Amino acid sequence: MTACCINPSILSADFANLQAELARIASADAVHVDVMDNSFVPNLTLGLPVVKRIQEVSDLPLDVHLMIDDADRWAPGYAELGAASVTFHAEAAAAPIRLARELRSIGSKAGMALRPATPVEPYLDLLGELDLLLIMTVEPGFGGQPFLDVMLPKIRRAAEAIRGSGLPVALQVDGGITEDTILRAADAGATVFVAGSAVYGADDPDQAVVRLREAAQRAVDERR
Ligand SMILES: O=C(CO)[C@H](O)[C@H](O)COP(=O)(O)O
Ligand SMILES: [Fe+2]
Repeated sequence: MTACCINPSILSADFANLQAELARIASADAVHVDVMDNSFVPNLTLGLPVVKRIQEVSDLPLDVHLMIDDADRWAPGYAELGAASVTFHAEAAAAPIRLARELRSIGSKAGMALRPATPVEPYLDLLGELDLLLIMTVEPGFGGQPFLDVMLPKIRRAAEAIRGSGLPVALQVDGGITEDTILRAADAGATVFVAGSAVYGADDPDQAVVRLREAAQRAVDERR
């Protein structure tokens, strides 16, 4: 049985009260931290010193999503501070295999993300180097954007390739995940769901996490 994971994105949380915001998502599987550099994406969020403090105060594992250039240089620092997984963009890494190996050798899971227009096929040979493949379901850079349904065939192809490989690679989707769109993403084969506005925009973020997980699990169970 595939267990569905819900990783709320603190991009939609109150940045002035991050510790308190973490306490509002106790049922989450991990906390998704969006690092943006105003170069790879047209937005700027936070970097190593702030993520280090989040790691120190968080009871949840950190799922770091790096939307930054020169991932080869910066990503290992996030593994060193103790992040459970570090996901770099394929488009921003000069040597993705070397980088994934470095992340794993430090003790973090290695994730690789693909922008919506980046095809998955050229990267399927790298599955053995990865613990997580992230298919972006919005253009990276901002929360609150609508889910791109045109990504569903890509999610399906990635899920089939992962199943065929027999490798324990998690298939993550990020962007526009709601109680509605999570059904389609889960049906297509995603197993880890990032949700920012659907969680932190809810009156009770923890209840939103529970409901998203139930919806995803229902879709996975129905697919079988
Ligand atoms: O990586 C991201 C944006 O680039 C965020 O993780 C994502 O957008 C989450 O926010 P929402 O659920 O509101 O779309
Ligand atoms: Fe993200």
